[in-house]
Amino acid sequence: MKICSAAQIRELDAYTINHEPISSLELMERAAACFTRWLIQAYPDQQRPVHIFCGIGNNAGDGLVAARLLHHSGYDVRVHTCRISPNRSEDFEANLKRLPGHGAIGASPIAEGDPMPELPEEALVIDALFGSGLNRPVKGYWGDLLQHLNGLNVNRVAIDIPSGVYADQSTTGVAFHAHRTFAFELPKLAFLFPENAERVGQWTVRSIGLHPEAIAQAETSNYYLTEETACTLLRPRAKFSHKGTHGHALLIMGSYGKMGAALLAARGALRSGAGLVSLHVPKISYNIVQTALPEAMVSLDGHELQFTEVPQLDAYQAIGIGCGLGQGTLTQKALSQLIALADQPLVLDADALNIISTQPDLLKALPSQSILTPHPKEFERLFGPTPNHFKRHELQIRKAREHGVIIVLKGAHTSIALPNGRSYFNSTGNAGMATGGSGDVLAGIITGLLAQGYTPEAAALLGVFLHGLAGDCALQRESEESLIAGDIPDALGLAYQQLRKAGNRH
Ligand SMILES: NC(=O)C1=CN([C@@H]2O[C@H](COP(=O)(O)OP(=O)(O)OC[C@H]3O[C@@H](n4cnc5c(N)ncnc54)[C@H](O)[C@@H]3O)[C@@H](O)[C@H]2O)[C@@H](O)CC1
Ligand SMILES: [K+]
Repeated sequence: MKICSAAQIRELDAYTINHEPISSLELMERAAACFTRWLIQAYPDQQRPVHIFCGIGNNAGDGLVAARLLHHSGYDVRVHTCRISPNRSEDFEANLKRLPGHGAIGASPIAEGDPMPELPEEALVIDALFGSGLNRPVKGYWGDLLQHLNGLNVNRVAIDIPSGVYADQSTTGVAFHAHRTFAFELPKLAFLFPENAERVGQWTVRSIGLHPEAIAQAETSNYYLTEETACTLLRPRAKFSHKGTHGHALLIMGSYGKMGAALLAARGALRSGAGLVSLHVPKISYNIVQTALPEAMVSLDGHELQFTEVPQLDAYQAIGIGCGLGQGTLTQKALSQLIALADQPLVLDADALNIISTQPDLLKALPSQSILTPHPKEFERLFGPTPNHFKRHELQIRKAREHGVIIVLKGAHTSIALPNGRSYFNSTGNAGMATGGSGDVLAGIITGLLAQGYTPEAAALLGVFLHGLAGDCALQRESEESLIAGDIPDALGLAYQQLRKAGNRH
């Protein structure tokens, strides 16, 4: 699914109006009806008073349509029209006239300087002050109003985007804090970054029937990775295959005291479907690996405690390195040797990334299409600080291009930047996965997919998607609190099943 800028969304609206064709008033009706249907399902209690705060543009127009439709569905609705400026949009004016009269819908105009509105505690507040037309930070009285609404013990819902939040750049002014946001047609970039989590809340996106041709033509480098795309990446497993067909993954991971990370990664690789998985570990870990993971093979380092020797690499289709590796001097040397020797793309995580961040030349020497899987701190160590998540995302794309690598930046919506400048935000996963070892499992899954012959791009995208989906499937038995990293490989089977089913559907 594409992620478009606010300017592009305006173009999509205009194209739809001209080519469907449909009047902009009708399109507003369709969009707001879509919102209202969703709202009625989400908040079925008609006794709860609904307070809709409208600005002056088309977002406010949506608010007015929703007011009318909710009223007709039996809700007790009050509209607060905010006189932000006299320049109200045409469709806003038209819908103001369409509001049922005779006090059927209470209407309270608000002008700058008015006392802040008092609302009942159980109220449902709908924010239609500003939408994607926001062109400057919200300040002054209207900022105070948003802050007032944020401070009330009410349910807050935003139409299209919370007021004050920019769709495609970092928000600087005051913004509405929605518990839920309902967006039209496509997700906004702003929804995907932690800095907006409190503003956007739980978000939903639904099609309002914008013209498919316009969406297909829109040029963007940002995508939202959904089941529909992920299932097309999944390949069938041939009936007459054997373990040799599905590749041999090598994981160079673990050091004295940090073997858990290596084992979790290996379980990820095994459950991802790799034919064979070998763990290269220091001598002291031999018994641990053989006991804990009978399915894995062991490649022993000459050192007792840490990684110091690059094994023969020819036998392996994919190599993952870094989880629990440590950063000792000998390990640093061995990592540089590995980078120099490897022909195949590498999957680099944790300490491998930490070592690279102290030796930037290593980054330049990586085999092309290698996959780096930093968490935000590791990303910052590698590429430096950024003032906000939008800038960090731009940096991620730039670095992936510059070094010809894939950068998987882990987070609630893990983003995957490809060497061609595209980036994908993941749609699966949950807060239960924010727990130690979850990233090690991901490194293992991606290495396991690479070993099976998936392209680095497909391995990164599918790996991230399946990892999140497995975390979601694990919630069938666990809670977000109780979920631990080891549950993720155990639920990979359910994730594969679900994705295959989706593949048959789409
Ligand atoms: N036909 C269409 O174009 C459709 C538009 N839709 C809705 O329209 C919205 C976009 O509408 P608009 O482009 O009218 O934009 P808005 O509804 O966001 O309003 C923009 C107006 O607010 C003013 N403004 C912006 N930032 C301000 C600030 N910080 N302080 C004070 N005034 C400010 C602008 O000058 C402009 O007059 C979407 O978010 C969506 O809700 C939907 O109805 C779908 C169809
Ligand atoms: K809004």
